[in-house]
Amino acid sequence: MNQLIDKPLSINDITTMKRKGEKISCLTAYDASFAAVIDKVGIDILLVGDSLGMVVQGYGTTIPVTIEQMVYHTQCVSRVRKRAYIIADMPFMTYSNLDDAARNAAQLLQAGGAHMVKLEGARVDCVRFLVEQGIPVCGHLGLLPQSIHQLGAYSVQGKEPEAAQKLRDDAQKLQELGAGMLVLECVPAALAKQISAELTIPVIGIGAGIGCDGQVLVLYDMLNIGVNKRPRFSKNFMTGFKCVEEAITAYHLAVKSAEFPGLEHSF
Ligand SMILES: Nc1nc(=O)c2c([nH]1)NC[C@@H]1CN(c3ccc(C(=O)N[C@@H](CCC(=O)O)C(=O)O)cc3)CN21
Ligand SMILES: CC(C)C(=O)C(=O)O
Ligand SMILES: [Mg+2]
Repeated sequence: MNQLIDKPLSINDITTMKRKGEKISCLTAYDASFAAVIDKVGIDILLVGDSLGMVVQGYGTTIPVTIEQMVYHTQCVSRVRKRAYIIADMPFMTYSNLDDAARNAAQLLQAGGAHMVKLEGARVDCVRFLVEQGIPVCGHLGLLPQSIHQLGAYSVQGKEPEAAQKLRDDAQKLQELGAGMLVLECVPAALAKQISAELTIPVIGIGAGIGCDGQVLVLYDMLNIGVNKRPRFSKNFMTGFKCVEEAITAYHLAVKSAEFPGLEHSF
């Protein structure tokens, strides 16, 4: 692992990890200092998540986050990254039509330095269009935080058989349209495992159990410094460690060895 640490990872490297059964590690990052530590430890993917609206800006949802802010934070991260693959979230209402989606995704790649953009929901036309333009896209299904005021609560999704089937169909559709990766958030572990097995693209889970190809957590949750209560599926990795780098290393190793997430972090 260590001798490769400075070689930049491509989407092919990440997909190869899935094919070979090597778990993929991912953490959110919003600034240069944390990004440098995460990158140094060997985490595979840096996600510049719109969760920054909650953990950095102090809002109760991700909805207020703007594209300018996402570009700024993505720049902070991409300037120092040496190895990890960088995914940046498209914020709320920045992909509600095809022109906006293309322009805003281009901002994240060109000005921000991201390698891939992530957008929430089965946005079929949007994903197809972005992929046609040569923009790498990560899907995001299950709990969609940008739809919190429709959902009513940050709760587990896909529990009913119909909802589970729709998630499987949507995941398949996103892969067919050319999405290069998929995030599954807060879905039953058995369903996430099934979807991960059905797809060839890497599936990264958060609150989605051990059966996914990789795991992502919000950095501040695993460092136990969130302003909001840590979600049940997350884990305090500072326990037993004196510094951030050790805690992030512990997370990285726990993901790679499939020790995390345990049943107590799954639905
Ligand atoms: N700090 C932070 N961590 C996250 O994981 C996260 C964010 N922010 N912001 C964007 C979304 C929102 N997410 C969340 C936020 C809260 C819960 C949560 O509190 N869940 C409760 C159960 C709630 C219910 O069932 O009604 C839990 O106890 O885990 C889950 C996912 C995941 N993402
Ligand atoms: C929780 C992850 C998947 C995310 O979208 C974010 O950090 O914004
Ligand atoms: Mg997000």
